[in-house]
Amino acid sequence: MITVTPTGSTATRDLSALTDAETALEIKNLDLYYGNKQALYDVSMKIPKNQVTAFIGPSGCGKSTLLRCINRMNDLVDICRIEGEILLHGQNIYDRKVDVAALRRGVGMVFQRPNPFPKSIYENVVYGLRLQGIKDRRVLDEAVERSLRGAALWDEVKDRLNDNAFGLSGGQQQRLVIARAIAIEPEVLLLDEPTSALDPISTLTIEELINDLKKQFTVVIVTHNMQQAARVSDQTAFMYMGEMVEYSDTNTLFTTPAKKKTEDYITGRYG
Ligand SMILES: Nc1ncnc2c1ncn2[C@@H]1O[C@H](COP(=O)(O)OP(=O)(O)OP(=O)(O)O)[C@@H](O)[C@H]1O
Repeated sequence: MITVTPTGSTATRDLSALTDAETALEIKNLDLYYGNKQALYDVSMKIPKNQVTAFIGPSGCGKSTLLRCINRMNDLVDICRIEGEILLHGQNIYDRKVDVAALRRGVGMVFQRPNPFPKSIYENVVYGLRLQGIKDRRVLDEAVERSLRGAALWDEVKDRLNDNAFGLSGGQQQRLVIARAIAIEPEVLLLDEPTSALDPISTLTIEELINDLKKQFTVVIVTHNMQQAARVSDQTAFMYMGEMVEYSDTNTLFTTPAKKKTEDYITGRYG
């Protein structure tokens, strides 16, 4: 049996009753198909602003698929078809009028394996800003310091900003990738198993960082690790075979789950 000690907020809230001002994103009746195979079934949820929301569930349940819907990464998969809506500022991100590049500037993503570019630490951080045409050295320097501080990496790299990013450890590379993502000041940060390739110490550093990031960003994290969800998230969604079985504040989900399937999962009966 897996013991989980949740540290999130203690209040039980009705997440479907969040006001527009409290909501960063609203997913409405989302169905997703890869070819003929349905991978998400009628998913609806409101994701609160400036909080950490975790998606948990067994392998293949659709966590990453759902996360990738939030910045339209699934557009890159030819056989993928989506029905339903995801509202950001009340606008459906799947609307034909939406500029996908602009959407992805507002909804950044960090993947499982650190993927810095083969460039200096400095150039990795300013990559998105340069794409936006920003050239002013002072603006770039400030963004580098702010982002690296925001990603809890500044003190470790401030004296070697021109060194190649590949010289950093895996944990440092992942924080660099987070710095690169936050440099362009997105509203939402999607983290897809951000620590699964890291050692325990780097994992802890990233978990502490996630806690800080929510002051500025709305964070959505996919994790295999229930203890991690309990440690870092304010609310947790449990998914099973493409359905969102239960979504509530993290304490409630881990201590008094409403559904038998959730209870079976968090007590280690399957997964
Ligand atoms: N590009 C794709 N093409 C076809 N099927 C896919 C694709 N990506 C995911 N799937 C299928 O969709 C389902 C959900 O996969 P997804 O990767 O979202 O699950 P997950 O919960 O994130 O799993 P894991 O924890 O193992 O990463 C699985 O059955 C998977 O095989």
